[in-house]
Amino acid sequence: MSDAIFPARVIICEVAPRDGFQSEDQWIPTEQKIKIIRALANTGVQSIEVTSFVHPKAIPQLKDAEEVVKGIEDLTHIKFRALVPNVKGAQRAIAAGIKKLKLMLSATDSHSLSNANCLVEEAQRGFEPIVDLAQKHNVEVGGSISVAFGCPYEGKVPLEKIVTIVDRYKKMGITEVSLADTTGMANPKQVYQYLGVLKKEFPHMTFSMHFHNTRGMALANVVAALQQGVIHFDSSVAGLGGCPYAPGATGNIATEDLVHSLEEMGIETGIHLDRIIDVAKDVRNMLGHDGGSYMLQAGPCSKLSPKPTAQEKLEK
Ligand SMILES: CC(C)(COP(=O)([O-])OP(=O)([O-])OC[C@H]1O[C@@H](n2cnc3c(N)ncnc32)[C@H](O)[C@@H]1OP(=O)([O-])[O-])[C@@H](O)C(=O)NCCC(=O)NCCSC(=O)C[C@@](C)(O)CC(=O)[O-]
Repeated sequence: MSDAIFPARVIICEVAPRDGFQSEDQWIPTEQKIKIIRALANTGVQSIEVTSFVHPKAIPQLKDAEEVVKGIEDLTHIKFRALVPNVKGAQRAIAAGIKKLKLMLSATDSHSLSNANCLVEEAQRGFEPIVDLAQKHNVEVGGSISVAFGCPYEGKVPLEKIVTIVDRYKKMGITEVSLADTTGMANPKQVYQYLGVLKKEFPHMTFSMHFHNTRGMALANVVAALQQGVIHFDSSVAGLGGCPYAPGATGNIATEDLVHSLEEMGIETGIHLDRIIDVAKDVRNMLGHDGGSYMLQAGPCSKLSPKPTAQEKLEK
């Protein structure tokens, strides 16, 4: 395979503090969340999805969104993003100092009703005032589409549906859309085909990919997206993640696995592998589990340093 089909570098957004923590039943103290975000900010990652401004009853774990953002406001070298479902969420996020909002939307009514208590069309109507509000405050807005490839309630999601949603985003002036495989139903051929059409229909739209590794296909899907020239990916340290409103949802592709794979392919991420593995270990120690991480299990495949000989030990 020629190198020409792969980009030279990619941009990763770390999503564990939002997507990962949101499914944890055990309360994670605010200062622990801040500590992990600060450690992530020291790995070379450029962008972190730090929390969401949703209803605290819907996601009790993230009810401290404002305090978390306050605890990291000095980290100006990182772009912090937050997920918002509606105007109220956007107002809270902007008041807290967030400079990039990610709109929460599903491709199907079934998932939308479960996740956001409204139909897709209703959710979209609510985005226009958010875009206006964000413009007034000089805040960026990106779109997202959950269950973009497959829905646990409705099965395979037709490409036409995604084209229609992206078009609506475009008409709102949005230039970046995250395509999410919420429950790991996408396959590489489908990802390649969907992106081929989307990139042709919307040549000025930036697509970012948010793959869950529920069925072990996340990395293969990343490769398919790379082959379509996509350079924006979400991932989650220690492989945490999952949507509490999508049955069967499990963790995102682990950031350390993604960084390792890309760097092995000679694709730059800017993230220090050793540092992100250390954060993954800290997260696992803090929670008592990880969400599935090959790096935590097997470590990098680069050569290990040989054990020192008896003579070398004596000389030390
Ligand atoms: C969307 C709602 C709010 C609708 O919930 P609702 O009950 O229909 O809201 P409402 O508009 O009828 O308002 C009811 C009350 O909630 C309040 N309220 C309303 N909005 C907010 C807000 N933002 N923050 C705080 N409070 C809020 C509002 O002020 C009101 O308060 P009251 O007047 O009764 O005192 C709710 O269903 C919700 O919060 N859902 C979020 C669910 C969620 O976070 N899911 C996980 C994230 S999505 C995901 O993980 C997928 C993703 C992004 O990772 C990509 C992928 O993999 O697919």
